[in-house]
Amino acid sequence: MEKYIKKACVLIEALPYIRQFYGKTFVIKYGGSIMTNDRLKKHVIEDITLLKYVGVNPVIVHGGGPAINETLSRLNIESKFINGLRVTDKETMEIVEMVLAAKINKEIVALINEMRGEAVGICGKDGDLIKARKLDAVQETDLGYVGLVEKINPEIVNRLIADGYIPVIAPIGTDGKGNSYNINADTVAGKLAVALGAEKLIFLTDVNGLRHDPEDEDSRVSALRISEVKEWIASKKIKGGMLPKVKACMEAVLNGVQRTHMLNGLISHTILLEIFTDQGIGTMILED
Ligand SMILES: Nc1ncnc2c1ncn2[C@@H]1O[C@H](COP(=O)(O)OP(=O)(O)O)[C@@H](O)[C@H]1O
Ligand SMILES: CC(=O)N[C@@H](CCC(=O)OP(=O)(O)O)C(=O)O
Repeated sequence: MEKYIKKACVLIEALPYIRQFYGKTFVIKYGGSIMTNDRLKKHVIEDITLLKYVGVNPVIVHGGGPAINETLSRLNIESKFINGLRVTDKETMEIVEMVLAAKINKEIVALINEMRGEAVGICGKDGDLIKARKLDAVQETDLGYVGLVEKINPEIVNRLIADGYIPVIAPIGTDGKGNSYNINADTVAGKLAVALGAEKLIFLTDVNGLRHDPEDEDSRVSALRISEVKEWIASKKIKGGMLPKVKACMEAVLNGVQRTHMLNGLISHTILLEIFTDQGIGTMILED
């Protein structure tokens, strides 16, 4: 009997959160680093589908860096990153687009639809969602077809939400002149969260949050203010793939997104634990 009461208590614990977030939009960045096995993928998709069925509007922006690396390596093309951004020549761009927009995007859509979540997969070219231009050189290196987001036109996403779909977005932009641009998925998630007026921006990644020492699991902080994030970047405590995430979080909180979370997507049901229980996990970036 006790076992059943405990289960009921867990559901009741979620009630204030369900009430608070009903009708709100959450942008969830699904990182390539946690697309490692079918069980984990299923748990992420279950959480997102459940969010939708309790009245939240989840919007997924996905990455897929490791899958792109794998395909490039099969073709004997080396993967090179500067400040967490992939150097993307014309040939690499074609592969990036193929892997992100055709393969990973449709895999996620299919998984959600298997759970009756009703997803539609698009990339930034669809509905003119992401207008981009070539990013300037970084550390004196030309990154090729890496895009800078000029404008997000969220109309298509708003329409999909209004029609009851979960939008699943691949981070490819266009300059409207026939060129595609590879944009870091974290950056797209941050900008989209602002454009949609999202309540939350959630990063699912492969670490338990921001750490004083990237190698030390026990050095996670539960919250960090913007001024501290800047200090951490300057002192190189935040590096590589974490850089675009914290930058996206800072931009989001400064532009109306209520909360930003970095969660360990390698923990099953991490989204539900963060959103619907009293124990906060991961790291939040807060205004000063
Ligand atoms: N201060 C930090 N705290 C935690 N992780 C960090 C930090 N600085 C750099 N990282 C690195 O950032 C990585 C996450 O970024 P990334 O590999 O791009 O993941 P994703 O594919 O989820 O976007 C972590 O695995 C970790 O190695
Ligand atoms: C410009 C740039 O670096 N684009 C990324 C896009 C995918 C991505 O962001 O994937 P993760 O979130 O899994 O890292 C790339 O080519 O890897």
